[in-house]
Amino acid sequence: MDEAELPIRVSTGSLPGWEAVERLVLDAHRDALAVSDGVVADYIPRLAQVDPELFGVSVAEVDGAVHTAGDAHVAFSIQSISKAFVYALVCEELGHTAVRERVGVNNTGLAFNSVVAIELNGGHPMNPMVNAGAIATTALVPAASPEERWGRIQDGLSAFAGRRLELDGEVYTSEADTNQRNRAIGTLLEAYGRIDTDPLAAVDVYTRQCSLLVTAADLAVMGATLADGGVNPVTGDRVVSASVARDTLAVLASTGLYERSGEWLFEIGLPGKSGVAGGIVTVSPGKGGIGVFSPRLDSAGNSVRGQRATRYLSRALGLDVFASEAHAHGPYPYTRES
Ligand SMILES: NC(=O)CC[C@H](N)C(=O)O
Repeated sequence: MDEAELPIRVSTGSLPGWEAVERLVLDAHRDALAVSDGVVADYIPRLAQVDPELFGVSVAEVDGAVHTAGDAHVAFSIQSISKAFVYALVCEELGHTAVRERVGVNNTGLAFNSVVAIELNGGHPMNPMVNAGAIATTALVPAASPEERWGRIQDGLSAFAGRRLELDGEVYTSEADTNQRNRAIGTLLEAYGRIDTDPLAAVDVYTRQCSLLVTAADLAVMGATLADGGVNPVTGDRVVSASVARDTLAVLASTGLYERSGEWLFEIGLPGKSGVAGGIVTVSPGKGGIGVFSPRLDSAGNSVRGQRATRYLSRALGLDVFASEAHAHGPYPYTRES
């Protein structure tokens, strides 16, 4: 389907109503199900064993309504999507400026696990959504020990989801046995003075956070929490402040899909974050969150069906932040009645 068949509906400030959203979630799932491009990630051996046909779509509204289609309740590892939420938790603790200086907010234009990006930028991780910046961010979670740091992250991400998130032990072990590259990144950051704690312990906590199990419906609720000024719309709990939710979305807009972030913003017009297990979370500020899961990825590590279903929903639900229409008015200069 090309762009001409998918008109961009202009945002009206609210979602179109429960039944329309319910129908469009089913339509988005049906539309993207036809696509079987992409390949499942295999650099983490356990991820290669997943059923590539799994496909779930969910939308959570800021009023707490959750819509689902397909495999929206099947669990998978959150992977890089965790970076967005750990970043929010760290901003909540340390504040906008400290995290901005330490980790940065600019795109590297390079792959998520790039070592060259660190060298090109004098040891600066550049942003919290690539592995270097995410490991540096995880190391900033205030804690007396790695175990306490992990506990705070597990609790924090669970608060975003509105239920207790558990570790997938097999994914964790599989990644921990093969993550020499992330260990190298952690050590390089230490050499550049960007990590003050034990870098290998920080990489281990980062690997655990990536191995937390979520569903597409969880991602939708986590996204809706960022869309709702930091309050989880299902539990009613405040997880982060409204300004931290806003800062997190601003970072996602430029860096959530790595070197494809420009293409993503151009096609979808919303902040989002992908993970190599096939999940993507997308946020429409003030309206809700979209969670998708399908394991086949493009060459940058982003779910192919997930991107298509999200594009469908962004356009059909009128979520694209860049789309507008001229408002009704007479010729300039306007004349006001009385
Ligand atoms: N893009 C991703 O989801 C990468 C996350 C993965 N845990 C890694 O560090 O390589």
